[in-house]
Amino acid sequence: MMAKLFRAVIMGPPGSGKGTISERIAQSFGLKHLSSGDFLRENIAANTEAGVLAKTYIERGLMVPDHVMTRLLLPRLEEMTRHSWLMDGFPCTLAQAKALNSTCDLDLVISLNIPYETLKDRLSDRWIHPASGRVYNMGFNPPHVQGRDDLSGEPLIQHDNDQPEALVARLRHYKDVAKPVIDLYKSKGILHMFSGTETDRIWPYINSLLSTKIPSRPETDTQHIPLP
Ligand SMILES: Nc1ncnc2c1ncn2[C@H]1C[C@H](O)[C@@H](COP(=O)(O)OP(=O)(O)OP(=O)(O)O)O1
Ligand SMILES: Nc1nc2c(ncn2[C@@H]2O[C@H](COP(=O)(O)OP(=O)(O)O)[C@@H](O)[C@H]2O)c(=O)[nH]1
Repeated sequence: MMAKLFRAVIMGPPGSGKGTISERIAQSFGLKHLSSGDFLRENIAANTEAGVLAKTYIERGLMVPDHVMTRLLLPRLEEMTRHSWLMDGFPCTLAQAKALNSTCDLDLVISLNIPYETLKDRLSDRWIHPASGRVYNMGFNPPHVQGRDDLSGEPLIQHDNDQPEALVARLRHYKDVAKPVIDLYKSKGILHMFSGTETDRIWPYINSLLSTKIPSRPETDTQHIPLP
């Protein structure tokens, strides 16, 4: 008999560690890590209709409109009938959350609550490999070769909107749009909030929560595990 699929969402302000923690969850529990930013980059690279449209917003540092996001992501999630997944970066508005709700029942929502000073420090030191979305931090997880992506060797870049001047507005925006989404998931009883300044200290709590819900992957089987 097929094991029940597990579907989770991770939320948090820019720099809260969604991408970093999602990778750890994917590695430890075999969930597929889905990222709205990666979906958008793939669509932009493939010149799809939604990708072309999304690019006009992203280039201006704007959020992509809800109807574009849902048109892009929901069909992909509906296709994932054999994989457990963790979604990072979607939903980020109430309209997106309601649309997701009509497509699937989430098992769990992780919300990261990280102080502003910490976000500011992390993001001003965040380096990104634009083609893949891989993320580095010069103190926390530096690349093997300074300024170069570990896998491709291509140059890393910094985003202007990761700098402190842009961050205040981004955080304010996050708080405004995320609050009703958090309230919705709280009312459904699936929200789990984690607070702190270091990913390595938050991770054991997330790990133990997930261990009560999904079996860990065996140590030896880290490559191509057939997902439940
Ligand atoms: N759910 C969404 N709704 C609307 N726009 C989105 C959504 N997810 C991503 N975007 C847009 C806005 C982002 O500037 C762009 C790239 O997303 P992403 O790779 O998550 O980077 P980011 O740097 O803005 O997020 P973060 O700092 O939280 O990691 O795509
Ligand atoms: N110093 C430090 N940096 C961290 C920590 N956790 C994540 N980072 C870095 O902070 C930045 C933001 O993390 P990321 O996972 O991209 O967050 P996201 O924007 O929520 O997806 C990246 O450069 C990470 O490498 C931490 O505990 N300490």
